[in-house]
This record gives sequence, structure tokens and C-alpha cells, in this order.
Amino acid sequence: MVKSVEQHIADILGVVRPVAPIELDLQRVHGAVLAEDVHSTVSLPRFDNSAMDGYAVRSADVAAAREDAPVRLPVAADIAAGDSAVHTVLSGHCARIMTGAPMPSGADAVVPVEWTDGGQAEVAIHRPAAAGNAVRPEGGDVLKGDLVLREGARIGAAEIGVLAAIGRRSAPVRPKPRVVVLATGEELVEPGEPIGPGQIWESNGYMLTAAAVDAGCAGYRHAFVGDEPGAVMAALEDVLVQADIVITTGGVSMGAYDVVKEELSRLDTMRFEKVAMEPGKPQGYGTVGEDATPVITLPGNPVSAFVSFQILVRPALQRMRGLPPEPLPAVRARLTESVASPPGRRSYRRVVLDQVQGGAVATPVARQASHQLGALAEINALAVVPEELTELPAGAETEVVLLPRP
Ligand SMILES: Nc1nc2c(c(=O)[nH]1)N[C@H]1C(S)=C(S)[C@@H](COP(=O)(O)OP(=O)(O)OC[C@H]3O[C@@H](n4cnc5c(N)ncnc54)[C@H](O)[C@@H]3O)O[C@H]1N2
Ligand code: MOO
Repeated sequence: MVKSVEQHIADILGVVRPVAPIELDLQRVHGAVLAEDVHSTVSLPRFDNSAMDGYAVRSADVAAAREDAPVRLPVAADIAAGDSAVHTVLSGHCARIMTGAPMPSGADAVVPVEWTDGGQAEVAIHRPAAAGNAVRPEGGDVLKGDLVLREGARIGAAEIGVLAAIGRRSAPVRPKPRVVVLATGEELVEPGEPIGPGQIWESNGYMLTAAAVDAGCAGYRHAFVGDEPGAVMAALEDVLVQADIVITTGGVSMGAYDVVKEELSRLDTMRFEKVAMEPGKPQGYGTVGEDATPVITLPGNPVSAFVSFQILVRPALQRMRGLPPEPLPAVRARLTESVASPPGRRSYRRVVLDQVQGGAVATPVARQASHQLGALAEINALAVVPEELTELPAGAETEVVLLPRP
């Protein structure tokens, strides 16, 4: 039975759940997703303060100040940012004040230093300042009790700035899901190591770990395993405690040594199926272990693994983060060349998407086979050929999925 892409996405979503919320330190929340609304327990600014370097005055005292007829006031105090003393400006006096310094009581305006002679004992003020001039009032930004961040917010630089500004040392978040990637195959050799006949350098593990990071997760690449019996189960048992989800590659098709499928299909919590897509036909998913850790088994062909991850696995990772499990964004674009597709399967063809006058155009790369990793880094999108078609001619408009960039 061949299964639809939508059904397989739904089935994978069915075995994952959002990671449990924890309170995480400010220095570790980047990339996490907020698990609760955050209300401010303080007003911002916390106190009336000066917006400029200048002189805190009573506005009535400087109302008559003119360019050619300055008002002269004695400078009764010098107030720097961080000054915690209680200052008062009496009528007919002023205080020198710096940006961010608390307003002294009595004063209701700040005259910027540029409107004065900059005097230290006495200052000549050449322009009037209205009440409130260059004063940042308490609560003028955030009021105590205000909702400042919503549950479900992705925590980036701006959110971290807000949390710190309201004095929070930590936040209730869903941390980045821990994605462990396990490549399998007897032919694999670590990149950088000498290689022998029939061997290949392991690339899927590195690629998918990076793809998991691009999807907002913490990616960990486990050492790859060979095809010896028991190796996959042993590696899985090894990683279950530290994984929120495990992604394997290889060993899921029809071969005599397709050990992932062979070993894991003994568990009644795992399913191995054919999905109506190309690349990415042989797929498996389910859970393993006491905690029902999700395990997704992707095919070994590098492009199949990559496309399967982006189309099938990414929505599940978004759900685990605590976000809506949305697919990658897509646009409509015109194909510059024809693309083929096997009957009954939805094909994802590698294309370069460009914006030109007249709209978006998608140019397929020449090498479209599942092992042809070479062109993967040239592309920025995948053009979709629907199940019911075996070809889309040049000039046809189709859905084009935008690939994520870090
Ligand atoms: N008789 C059939 N043969 C195959 C079928 C089929 O339906 N009937 N399906 C083909 C399709 S489609 C795919 S996709 C692959 C999937 O195969 P496996 O998931 O079992 O993967 P392997 O056989 O282990 O490897 C396939 C290919 O990819 C290379 N590979 C594997 N792992 C890595 C890695 N970590 N880094 C780089 N390259 C990797 C491996 O050397 C093979 O060349 O099956 C088809 N066959
Ligand atoms: O489905 Mo395989 O993934 O076409 O190469």
C-alpha cells in the first residue's frame, strides 16, 4: 500500500509531542519557545529620567529664555545615571543631569546642553523648554502587569532584550528539542579518513544534524553504525536517554542488509511503508523505548534523506518546539524547463528559484537522481510535480517549496 505524503506527515506528527517546558537561564533561552505568557512585574522606565544630557529645570523658570536674552540659573546639583540620592530642584535653580539619570523632584523639564553655555556653577539657558521636554516618564514604555511576550514566541535577540530589561533572570520555555541523527551502512567511512574500494564518506549524518539545527533544534550526530545484527538497536538504546527524537538514515528499502527496517520492524511500535513521493519513497516511523521516543527512519540516498527531512520531518520538529507544525513556505513559479515524475508519486525537483520581471521562475538543475548530491548546494527550492502528472512542461506554473537557510 502506497501512502500519501499528507498521511505520512500526519502519522509522524502523531508520534511527537511538544517537549516539556522548563525554566531556563537567560543565557540559554536563545532559540527556545516561550511556554507561558510573560507579564512585566515592573514599569519601564522604572522612574522618570532624562532623555538627554542637559539641565533639569522647572519649565516656568525658563519660559522667558531667548537666544539673545538667556535665563541664568545656579546649578544646585549634578546628577549622573545611577545616582541614587534624592535631589530636589527649588524654584530659580537647576541641576545638571545626564541621559538616563533620575529626574530630581520639583523639575519638570530638561534643557539639552546644546541650548545652554554648558556652565557648571551657573548656566545660561538660551531657549525655553516646555513641561515634559526630554523627560522619559515612569511607565512610558511598559506598565507593571503588561503582557510583554506571548506563549509560543520564538526567543531571539529582541525577546532576550525584553526579558532582561524587565529584570527576568530566566524564562519558562520549551527548550530546543534534542535531535539525534544516526546514519547506518557498512560502506560508510568518516570524512577525512582514508577510503577503500566500495566505501563512501558519511554525509547524511552531518547534513541532517545541520538541517535539525536549521529547524531550530539541538542536533547531535551519533557515530554511524554498520550492518552487523543488533548494531542499530544497540545504538538506539544508547541514545534514547539523551534524545527527544532520533532520525536514522539508510537500511529501509528492499536490500538483503537493510538492517534498520529488519531490526525495527520487529517492534510493533514501528511502521515501514512506501510513501507516494520521489525522492523519499521508503520510510519508517514510530516510537522506541519506555518513554516512547519518536524514531523516524529516512532512506539512505542523500537527496532522499534531505528532501524527506524537509518535507516530512520538519513539521514534526516544529510541533516538538511548541510551534504550529507548518510546512516550509511555498510560492507559485514558472518552470524554465520540463521536469518528469513517476506515475502516482509526488516529485520534488531541485530548482533554483529567481524573481524576474513578470514573476518567479524555477530552473531545474540537470542532475535530479537521489544519489546526486552535487547539485544540492546550488539550489534554493523544490518544485512540486503533483501525483497525477508524469511531466510538467517548460512554462508550466507549479508550487515551489522554499528551502530554509541558516
Ligand atoms: N529493489 C529495490 N531497491 C531499492 C528501492 C526499491 O524500492 N526496491 N528503493 C530505492 C530507493 S527509492 C531508495 S531512496 C533507496 C533507499 O535505500 P536505503 O534506505 O535502504 O538506504 P541504503 O541502501 O542504506 O543506501 C542507499 C544509498 O545511499 C547511500 N548512503 C546511505 N547512507 C549514507 C550516508 N550516511 N551518507 C552518504 N550516503 C549514504 C548508500 O551508499 C547507497 O548508495 O533504495 C533504493 N533501492
Ligand atoms: O525514493 Mo528514493 O528516495 O527515490 O531515491
